[in-house]
Amino acid sequence: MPGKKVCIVGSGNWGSAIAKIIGHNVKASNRFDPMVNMWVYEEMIDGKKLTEIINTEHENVKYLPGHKLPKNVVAVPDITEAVKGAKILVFVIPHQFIGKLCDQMKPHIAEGAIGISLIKGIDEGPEGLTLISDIIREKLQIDVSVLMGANIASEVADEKFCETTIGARNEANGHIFKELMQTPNFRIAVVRESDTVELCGALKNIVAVGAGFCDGSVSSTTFLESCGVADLITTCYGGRNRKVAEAFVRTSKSIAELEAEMLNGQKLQGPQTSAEVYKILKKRDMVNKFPLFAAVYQICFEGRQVKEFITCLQNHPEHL
Ligand SMILES: NC(=O)c1ccc[n+]([C@@H]2O[C@H](COP(=O)([O-])OP(=O)(O)OC[C@H]3O[C@@H](n4cnc5c(N)ncnc54)[C@H](O)[C@@H]3O)[C@@H](O)[C@H]2O)c1
Ligand SMILES: O=P(O)(O)OC[C@H](O)CO
Repeated sequence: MPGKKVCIVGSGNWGSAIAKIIGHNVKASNRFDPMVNMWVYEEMIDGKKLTEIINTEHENVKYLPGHKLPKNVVAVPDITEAVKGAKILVFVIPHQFIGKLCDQMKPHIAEGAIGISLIKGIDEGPEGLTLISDIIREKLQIDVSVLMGANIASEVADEKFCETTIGARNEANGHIFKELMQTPNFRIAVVRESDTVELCGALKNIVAVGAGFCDGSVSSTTFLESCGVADLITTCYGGRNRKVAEAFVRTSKSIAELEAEMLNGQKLQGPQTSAEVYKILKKRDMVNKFPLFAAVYQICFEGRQVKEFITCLQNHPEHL
């Protein structure tokens, strides 16, 4: 039986780091087709198409400079072309672009395809919060797992040791993704609580913004996986969300200006996730119960002073 074709949907900082791993791993297993498609949002770099640069120099010079990608990773600018025949879809784009992209992919999804989302973010749905994996499930009608962890793309590309968590409703699929992405220095645990894993990945981005400025039916053990507390600490010390938030305090520039200036096209997920969560909290009259999330949003978008940040903790409902 031929191996399953893999398509990586996205090619930013994390997308390129994971492409480096996937490109190597598919060659070592007959479960997968040895050629991998990587969908690239096309852009011009010094008069040359980014896809052409990747396919000739085997390096994503804009989003992961200094790292060679395996030659079997082929950059494809057309999403319909990229997903053709792919049985394994790895979603790794900033969350704000997922809906539109799924709509473009929908008519071209191979029968029996499965997906995994590496995207940290949430969306606002008619009934409150919508997970990014739910958007993919609903639009494409495929099984979707998630992968979230304490993983800074450049460190993973440098082959520094770190762990990560796959949340898979279908455990067998979770193990296929583990085979696709695990390496000696990128260790993967598979758990069933996919939604908890994904929420950890999304909400830590808001806390990371806060760090720059200065419950229920789920099993709490999931928070002890890489996607939980470990990712929170990692992102608060070393991530882009905290770096930009720190610069926000030191300059009088807006988050949008700083993102454009400091990240060379990379996208922050924390401020936007704080706005999405704030809208949901407001609709449900729950803003007071989440003072940290609310304060991050208000500082990012409503002109609230950073020096008032600590007030949000002083006024935490548990202390009143
Ligand atoms: N970078 C990390 O260290 C890291 C680690 C773990 C998880 N993540 C998560 O991975 C996801 C993707 O992040 P990333 O770091 O790979 O991306 P990135 O922020 O480095 O890059 C932005 C990407 O978005 C693309 N893009 C720009 N405009 C677009 C459009 N209109 N439509 C579609 N794509 C467009 C760009 O071409 C680029 O590939 C995010 O949810 C992020 O939170 C990132
Ligand atoms: O650089 P950040 O803040 O987007 O965080 C990157 C990763 O999510 C950390 O695990």
